[in-house]
Amino acid sequence: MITRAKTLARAAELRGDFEAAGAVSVETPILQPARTLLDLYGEEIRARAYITSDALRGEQMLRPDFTVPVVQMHMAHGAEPARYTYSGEVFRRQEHDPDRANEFIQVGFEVFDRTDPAAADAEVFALLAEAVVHLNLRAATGDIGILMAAVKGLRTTAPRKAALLRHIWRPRRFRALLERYAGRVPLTAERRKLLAGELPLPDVPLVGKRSQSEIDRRIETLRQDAAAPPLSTGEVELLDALLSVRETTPFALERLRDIAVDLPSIARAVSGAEARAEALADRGVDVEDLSFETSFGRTSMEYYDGFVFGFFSATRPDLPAVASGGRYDALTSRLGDGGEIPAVGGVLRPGLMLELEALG
Ligand SMILES: N[C@@H](Cc1c[nH]c[nH+]1)C(=O)O
Repeated sequence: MITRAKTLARAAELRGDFEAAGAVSVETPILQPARTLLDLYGEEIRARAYITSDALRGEQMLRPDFTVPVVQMHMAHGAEPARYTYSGEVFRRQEHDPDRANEFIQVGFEVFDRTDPAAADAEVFALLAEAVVHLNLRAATGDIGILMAAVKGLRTTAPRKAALLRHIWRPRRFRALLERYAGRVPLTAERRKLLAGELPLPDVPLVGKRSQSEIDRRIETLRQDAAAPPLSTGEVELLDALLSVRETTPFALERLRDIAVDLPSIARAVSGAEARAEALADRGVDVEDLSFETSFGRTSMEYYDGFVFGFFSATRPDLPAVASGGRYDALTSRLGDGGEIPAVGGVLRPGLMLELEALG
């Protein structure tokens, strides 16, 4: 039986390993200010946070992860470079699957270091890989930065790019927007009328949450968008090709380099992925066999903007990632009050590790 005591004991051991790898142990409060921090996680976690109110401090949430409070702490008074480790529970409401834990222990490792991002990515990945090596997990990797660079480089309007960037985290919505911007979805008769100003708004009180001026602004945005020229077929095809890259790392890099010839906006991000592959190989990771998927990580923490990875059980694909993490450079400036520093990290779930070990 996997007791909480055993999980905590394993967590302490793993945290000790991370200390031995150069990290300083830190603690963060369990209650976090929800108003200022919740937005940083994105929709998935927003829907799953336990929130309560406090007359003095405003809305508080049970921490859904450690990365955000650790970044906040580092940006407020951390010396750089820094490596931190922590362990403790995080809380996420579950609405559909009663078998998924709503409270579980994480042990993490975070690196704040501006010298060599590729090396820092490799350091985190290799350290976590080593901790789970006996479990024979399947590793998945990706790079949100490549996708972001591709969207930013599209020849289209700024509002369209902003919408696509926002919806990187909702693959279906992203796809639907792309279809619309490519002019592949015909306007409905109703929308055409609305845009032409032909739909007289019914003379009834507004009952929804939006005010009349918000509605007007929205219609104006839709109108401008409908007037913008469609995305070129070539660009949409390149984006499709990019999104479907899913190979072992050397082949994936080759595909990405090919795509970058026609989509030069991703060239820098692709070079970064190449440097990372070298750094991973230097750390003894079997890069030849390591899977790379451009679309990996699109349903996780919305603060990731570079390398992303996860380790999954092949025999228990129903389980969430046993280890996962990624790079979150922009988060440090959002919480940095003028400062910023490249950062990457990851977590282990000792409870899941014990569960898999018990299966033998
Ligand atoms: N905080 C992330 C994992 C992570 C740590 N550092 C970077 N990513 C999570 O809970 O999923």
